Amino acid sequence: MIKSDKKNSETVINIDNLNKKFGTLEVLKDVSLQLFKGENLVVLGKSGTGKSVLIKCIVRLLDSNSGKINVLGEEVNSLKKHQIHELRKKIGFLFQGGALYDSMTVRQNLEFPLRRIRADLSEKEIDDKVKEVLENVGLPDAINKIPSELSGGMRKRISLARTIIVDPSIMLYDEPTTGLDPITSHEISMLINEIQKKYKTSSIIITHDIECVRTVANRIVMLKEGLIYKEGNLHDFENSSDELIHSFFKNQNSKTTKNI
Ligand SMILES: Nc1ncnc2c1ncn2[C@@H]1O[C@H](COP(=O)(O)OP(=O)(O)OP(=O)(O)O)[C@@H](O)[C@H]1O
Repeated sequence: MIKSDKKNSETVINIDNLNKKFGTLEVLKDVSLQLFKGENLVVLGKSGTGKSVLIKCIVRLLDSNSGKINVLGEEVNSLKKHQIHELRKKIGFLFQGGALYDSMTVRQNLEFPLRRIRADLSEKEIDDKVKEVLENVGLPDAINKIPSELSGGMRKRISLARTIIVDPSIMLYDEPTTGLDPITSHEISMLINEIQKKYKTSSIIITHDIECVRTVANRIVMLKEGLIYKEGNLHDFENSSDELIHSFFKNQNSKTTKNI
């Protein structure tokens, strides 16, 4: 895991006073936060506190009501549709339901985004890239399989391979280990760190899985009712006497705090 050094780091995402409402429901209230180049930032918080809405606003899958979101130097809220499309090419999402195409082989699933985004590549370069990412997620032999022949953990790895194949500089992970057993969850967390190192990604990881937090977090932000409640490193959170934070971290062996 790479240590983040905030003072000397440049930001790749800069959010200023972000507000997001649905009708009268205020989901995000004046949220300001930064993602520094090369770091893994974990976003924690109880269910329904606005974590997914936050990352959807970052990529303009949702429009915010007010505030500024700067991603890789671009003011997201003032971009035109085609500019957002260009920006999204630099951002990899691993969303909860990030399903693979069932009727396609792993190779075809991986080639699909690459052909769409990198029309300049030759067939040989595409083939090399598919093999490289499969190697990097530890599944070189899965190339000709179809998703139904793979386990949940393997499918997650292939989803991750499909995301990194286009070399994103920012990764957004929404609950990457949900639904996986503890061993597979740990493997996915380790993979997040390997991707951070190999692809030099800067990542936001939303998770309820405290083991995942312990493995990947360079820095943690906790949201509560749409506000930033606490920001710090793993040590700050593990040693906090705050009741809410303590309730997330108290049970060393519990895999998930989803229902607290
Ligand atoms: N498109 C939408 N339309 C209306 N309300 C929405 C929409 N998306 C999210 N919400 C509401 O915004 C609030 C925050 O949702 P969000 O998905 O960000 O929570 P979360 O913190 O990611 O929760 P979880 O940990 O359970 O995934 C919830 O009350 C949710 O119902």
